Amino acid sequence: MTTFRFTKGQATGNDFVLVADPEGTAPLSPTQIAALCDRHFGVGADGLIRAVRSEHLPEGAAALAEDPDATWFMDYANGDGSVSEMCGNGVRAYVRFLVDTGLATLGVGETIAIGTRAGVKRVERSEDGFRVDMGRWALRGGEPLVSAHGLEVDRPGLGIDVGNPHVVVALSSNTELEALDLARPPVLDPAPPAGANVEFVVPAEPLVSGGIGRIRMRVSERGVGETLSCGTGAVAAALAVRHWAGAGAPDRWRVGVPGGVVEVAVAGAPGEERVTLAGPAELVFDGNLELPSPVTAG
Ligand SMILES: N[C@@H](CCC[C@H](N)C(=O)O)C(=O)O
Repeated sequence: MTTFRFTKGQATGNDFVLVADPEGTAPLSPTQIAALCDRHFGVGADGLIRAVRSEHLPEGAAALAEDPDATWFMDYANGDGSVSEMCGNGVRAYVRFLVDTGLATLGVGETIAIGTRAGVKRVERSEDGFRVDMGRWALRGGEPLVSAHGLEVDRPGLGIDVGNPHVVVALSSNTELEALDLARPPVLDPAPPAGANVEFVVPAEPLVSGGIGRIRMRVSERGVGETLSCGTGAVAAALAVRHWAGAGAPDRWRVGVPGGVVEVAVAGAPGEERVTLAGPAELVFDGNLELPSPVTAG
């Protein structure tokens, strides 16, 4: 048996198992990650985050080359054990974990650089949460057709890469959003080679209030299924609606998800715009769990 010390964290209801492995000596296999994230036989979570010093991971070397301040790396895996490049809610929970466990210090208004497989992300601590500089994004052409249970007619989706892949689908009403059955994952045609997270989005009424755009979304995450929130998904959804709205669309967006609200903001000169994600993140509990098989490289 192998005993794991873990912490459970959440960010707008997107929940994570967090494990400290500063020296990078305890990699987890996909099977072990899936066991830890299992909601019946394990801790239960949408994803697992291993806190490793960048110097101890091959991907960490790239992060340090990009920014020598990125001494901590977020080794992120989905609940099924598959690896993802980036997690917008997870990186906030990760910084909360580093700070609350004393692995890093970060005062309100200060910024920490975190290595991820989607590059280095700078995370600023605010009074009530964290703001992540998600960097640049890319619209993907092709508009895959999306079918989902509860959706009467297949819809075209807009592919957006925000470090990880997303497809955003516009729905016409809250009724349509609520009728979705995401217990089974949506099907994309053509299917992106590496899969995608799929966001279904509706405008709030009115769409813009006080200069801030407002949307609601539900998400089916790659490697997980429906979750209460997805930070990168909220960024992709806001960017998609901003794209569809055209010139004059707001740069600030409030994105309502089943687990709360996150804020997305675009700033910078045309052609050099960057996007940020802000929202809360909390630790919930910690404990020990014994897994039957020894740790093996995943
Ligand atoms: N929940 C995350 C995204 C996690 C990774 C995603 N499922 C993927 O496979 O890309 C977020 O908050 O961004």
